[in-house]
Amino acid sequence: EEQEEDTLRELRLFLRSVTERLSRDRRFKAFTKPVDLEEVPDYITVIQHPMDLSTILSKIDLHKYVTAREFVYDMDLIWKNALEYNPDSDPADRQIRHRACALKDTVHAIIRDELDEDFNRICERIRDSR
Ligand SMILES: CC(=O)c1csc(NC(=O)C2C[NH2+]C2)n1
Repeated sequence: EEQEEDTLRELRLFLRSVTERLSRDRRFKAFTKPVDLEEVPDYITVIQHPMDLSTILSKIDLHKYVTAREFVYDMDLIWKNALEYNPDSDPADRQIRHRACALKDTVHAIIRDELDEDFNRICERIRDSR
């Protein structure tokens, strides 16, 4: 009902604020847009489920997320994919792995610090009812 739509609207506002904050952070530039599969043809053979911050922003606007848990699942795809695609000891791989770990820690800290537990439980109950 209307109260549910009000709740989901507030969730989208929160998720946009998190995603836009991350997109402005220079450390996360490599994660802002999809990997260009024409420039990096082997990427899709290594990474089955590509994800990036612009895609998450689009999914928010398409009302794809009813809970923060679903949003965090996609955020976790971004840094997990980067760790998997960049396993080597060379400096370039190490730099992007460091940034992937920073993205993981930043997302989880923001959710812990800024997502109200009761609000989250209301979203989870809406999810379960659908
Ligand atoms: C988004 C992502 O994971 C990504 C973008 S470029 C890249 N890796 C490289 O450019 C090379 C360093 N070793 C391969 N990984």
